[in-house]
Amino acid sequence: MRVDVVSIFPDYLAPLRLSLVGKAIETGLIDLAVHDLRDWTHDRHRTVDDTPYGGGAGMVMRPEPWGEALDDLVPAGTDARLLIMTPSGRPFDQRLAAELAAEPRVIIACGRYEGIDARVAEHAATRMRVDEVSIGDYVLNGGEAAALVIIEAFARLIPGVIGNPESLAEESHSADHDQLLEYPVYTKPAAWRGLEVPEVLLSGHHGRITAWRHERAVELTRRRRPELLPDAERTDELEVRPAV
Ligand SMILES: COc1ccc(Cn2ccc3ccc(-c4cc(N)[nH]n4)cc32)cc1
Repeated sequence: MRVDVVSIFPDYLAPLRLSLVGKAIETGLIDLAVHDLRDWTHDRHRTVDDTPYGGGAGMVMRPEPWGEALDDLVPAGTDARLLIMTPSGRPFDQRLAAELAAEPRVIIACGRYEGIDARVAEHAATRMRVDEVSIGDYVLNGGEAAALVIIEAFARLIPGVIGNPESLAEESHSADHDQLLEYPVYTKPAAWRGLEVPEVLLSGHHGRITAWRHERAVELTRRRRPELLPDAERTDELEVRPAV
């Protein structure tokens, strides 16, 4: 998979060269290219922003550099998917991560200032699939942190990136885990600062362990994210529970 990221702060994407995503890049599972948007400016000051039509605070990113960047990165006839980071985008979730993991080419536009001129998305959509994407209901200063999150989330789903694909199946929000949150995990020592590992996990009884883990996942999901509960697990009675 080829991933292109365009930003005025390309160094912000340096962490992608670390850890699992970095290994996937080294082994060629992912071909990552990070570009400086200013390479598509032509004035002495390498200007990427201008004042907003209609007034208002802040500056807006000019369409011309973005248009030229996308012309170069996505030649006519290329099958590519453009993701534009924005606080007003569709919520990013595991389903979209799985879709992106199957794409041959993804281009991620990281804006700054008050965002990118709306015509960039409009024009790009005439020749590629465009998604304006948010990573949550909070406001960042630009799209780079969102790009790091999204790339990590879909890269780990690419076959060969994660050593043990079985671990993907049991994770929170994974489709095969019917949207339950992940159960609590423990490792050695069995006793730590007076806190014991739940006995069942030391029993070696796999049936009981599986049942206990499912119960904990349902309990956690009911408490923290009831909207994710499958119908079969919903109970309406009010239950007093610890706030943990
Ligand atoms: C109109 O209101 C604003 C518009 C833009 C901004 C700053 N900014 C500029 C580009 C950009 C790209 C993504 C994001 C972002 C994404 C999520 N989930 N939160 N924030 C923020 C971004 C602040 C406020």
